[in-house]
Amino acid sequence: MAGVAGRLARLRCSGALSSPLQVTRFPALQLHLCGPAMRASQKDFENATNQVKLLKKDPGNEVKLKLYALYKQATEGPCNVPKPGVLDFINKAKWDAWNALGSLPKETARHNYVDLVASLSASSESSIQVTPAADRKQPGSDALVVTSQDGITTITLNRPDKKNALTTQMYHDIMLALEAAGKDDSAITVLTGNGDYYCSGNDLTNFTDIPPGGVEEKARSGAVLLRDFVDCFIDFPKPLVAVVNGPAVGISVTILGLFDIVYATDRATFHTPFSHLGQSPEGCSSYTFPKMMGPSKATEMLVFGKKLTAREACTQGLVTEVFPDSTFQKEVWVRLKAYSKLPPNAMRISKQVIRNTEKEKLHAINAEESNILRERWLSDECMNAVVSFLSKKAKL
Ligand SMILES: CCCCCCCCCCC/C=C/C(=O)SCCNC(=O)CCNC(=O)[C@H](O)C(C)(C)COP(=O)(O)OP(=O)(O)OC[C@H]1O[C@@H](n2cnc3c(N)ncnc32)[C@H](O)[C@@H]1OP(=O)(O)O
Repeated sequence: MAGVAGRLARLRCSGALSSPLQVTRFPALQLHLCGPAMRASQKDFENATNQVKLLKKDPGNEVKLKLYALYKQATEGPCNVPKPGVLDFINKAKWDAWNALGSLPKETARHNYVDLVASLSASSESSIQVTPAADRKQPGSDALVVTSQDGITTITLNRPDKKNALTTQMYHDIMLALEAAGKDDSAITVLTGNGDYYCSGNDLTNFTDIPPGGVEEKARSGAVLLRDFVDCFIDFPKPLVAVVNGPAVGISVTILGLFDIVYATDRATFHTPFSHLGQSPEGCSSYTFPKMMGPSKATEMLVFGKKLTAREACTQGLVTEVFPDSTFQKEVWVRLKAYSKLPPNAMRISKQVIRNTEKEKLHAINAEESNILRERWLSDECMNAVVSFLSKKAKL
């Protein structure tokens, strides 16, 4: 356990991975950046750390390292933490950048940080997304877009540059979006992805944001989040449709067993590499997959990580219908618009008649899978896989 905690601690590098180094988009924040000639106040500095999160364009690793070093110097002073090992590439690069600032005074570092952020903001001014609060469908981030039209509420995963990997915030936002969609006046609800991927599953950087309670606390809260997330799909009251616009990985595949319809482009693949990641099945797939495809086909996917083509997934019952990529969007939306005109109450009640008998069982399976995963996340097998991915040594 100490080894696992140590490796995670190194990954975090004193909170570095959850520090303003991560360039993610957030709803607009007020900014008061100081000009280059003025000294930066603490308030300017705080605003600048928020501004970094608003940059739409990734400023590149070199600038991110500079920002990191200045941030650490401004908040903690000169680098006096142990140098990470040579194989710990990411943290070593950060340590080097911080250490290179020597004894630069905190105030100067703060000032330089604010200046650097101001120059980055000026060069990407148009990239800041200002979303009026009243128009926001759910709080937290623009990594999820919710629209309602023609009787269809569509929840779109919108992190195409990260293959729509699910951050912790996105799990929460999807739950909120589903809760709202379950109550709105749309007839059906769709989950889809923006870009070339449907979703690459859990964002593996979720493992790096360790709370003061340590990795055990992280695993515990992760298991609660997972259980709550999957429960929302089990309980969703209306017809739920997945429009799988590209490859799907991990949890985005397993929860498909809880959807009512799954339409896929012929470019989509379905991959659940849990053993490779030292993990185990979730999303009720330990029950839904063997039920729909038989235990041995389910084992090939869930235990051996066999990646299915869209057509194979259709043969196995995971996908309802496959469409040529060139006509996918057009054909699917024409179909869904027609379905959305059917009487909504009849559709909702029919769905419930089909699904309700299994609900209690699914909740119990979800709770059990989440518990088992909590243990898995603390294993060396899982940690090694996550570290390998984050240090760019491994990909699926
Ligand atoms: C204790 C912690 C609990 C946390 C919260 C728990 C909540 C519930 C969790 C439920 C359990 C879920 C399990 C799963 O979903 S397992 C599946 C996890 N997914 C993966 O392992 C996929 C990893 N990604 C890849 O292997 C490749 O990126 C991929 C094959 C998907 C695409 O390869 P390609 O070469 O086409 O593209 P890139 O690799 O260059 O990707 C572009 C950028 O996107 C980043 N990326 C992609 N996927 C992920 C991901 N899943 N997590 C984090 N980042 C991801 C990739 O790093 C690239 O980023 P950069 O451009 O910055 O390099």
